Amino acid sequence: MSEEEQVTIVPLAPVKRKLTEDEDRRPNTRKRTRSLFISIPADNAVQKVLINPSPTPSIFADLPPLDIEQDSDTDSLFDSPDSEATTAFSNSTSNSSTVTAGVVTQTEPASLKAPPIPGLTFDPTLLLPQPLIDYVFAQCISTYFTKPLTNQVMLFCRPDSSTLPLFLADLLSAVSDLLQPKLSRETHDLLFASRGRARQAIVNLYEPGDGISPHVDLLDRFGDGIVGVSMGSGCVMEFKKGEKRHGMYLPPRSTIIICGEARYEWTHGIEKKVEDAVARDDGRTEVVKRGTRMSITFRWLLPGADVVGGRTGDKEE
Ligand SMILES: O=C(O)CCC(=O)C(=O)O
Ligand SMILES: [Fe+2]
Repeated sequence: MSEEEQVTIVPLAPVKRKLTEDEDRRPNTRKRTRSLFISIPADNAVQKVLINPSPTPSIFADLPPLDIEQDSDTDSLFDSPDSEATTAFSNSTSNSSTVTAGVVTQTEPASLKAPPIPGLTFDPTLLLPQPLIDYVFAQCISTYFTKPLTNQVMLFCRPDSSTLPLFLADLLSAVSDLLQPKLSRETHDLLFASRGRARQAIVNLYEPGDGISPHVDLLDRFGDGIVGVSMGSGCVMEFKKGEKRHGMYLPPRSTIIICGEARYEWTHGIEKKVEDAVARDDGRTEVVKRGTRMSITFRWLLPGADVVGGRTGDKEE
């Protein structure tokens, strides 16, 4: 966003999806974040920045890892270590690792390579330029993360009529160029050609110990073709489908593409840890400490899902 563009801050009643009884009972489903919802109007001249007044569940809710069919319209919860879920999560026997006094006990170190999941594209050697990442990171911090508790921002564009702030559009275009040689024409088109669709971008800020519950991105809000960029620090992202699990280390400046089976049949999530065990090429395991990580996820809004904030940016009922 250029300096001339005006940013208006208005309070928003968050879009809520009522948790089902089952979700409500699960220990790790409480969100303790503040989110900004940014609805970009058609002329893109004024951006409405909408702030959740209190830490409430956002439009996202988590998904039981092995229960995709039953609860397929849900997405993620962003988990901070200060949530009441932390203890339950750390003590859970279903997780592959636990953090004890800063030491990682992990059954299997994460891979530096893409796991064999159809629709998942990841190449840790293809990195975005550091100056671009530094610029985007700084712009996000100064534009969106000015309040201490805010750690998630969602931007919603209109189909064909509004665009992302320039620094995010530049980032997306750099990702498009970087991945072009790696992707089939069809996949590249799915990810980057607008074809009348509207963009949504979500910016998540993680401190060491933060994570995001295993989830499938909302099926009734987002289409196929998800682009993720990691900045600042790396972390392990875990993909799960039934008994199958793959952890992969996402270094800073890397990108991940989630399409097709990877998008619809596997959950992805990030454990709440302060460090990750990663299998190096030489067969040794390296423990990598987490720092502050920012991720930017670009998705396509499904037709009719571009409604957050109202067309004129008015306060949502
Ligand atoms: O932080 C990430 O890389 C993942 C974010 C994510 O999965 C989401 O926002 O749906
Ligand atoms: Fe996600």
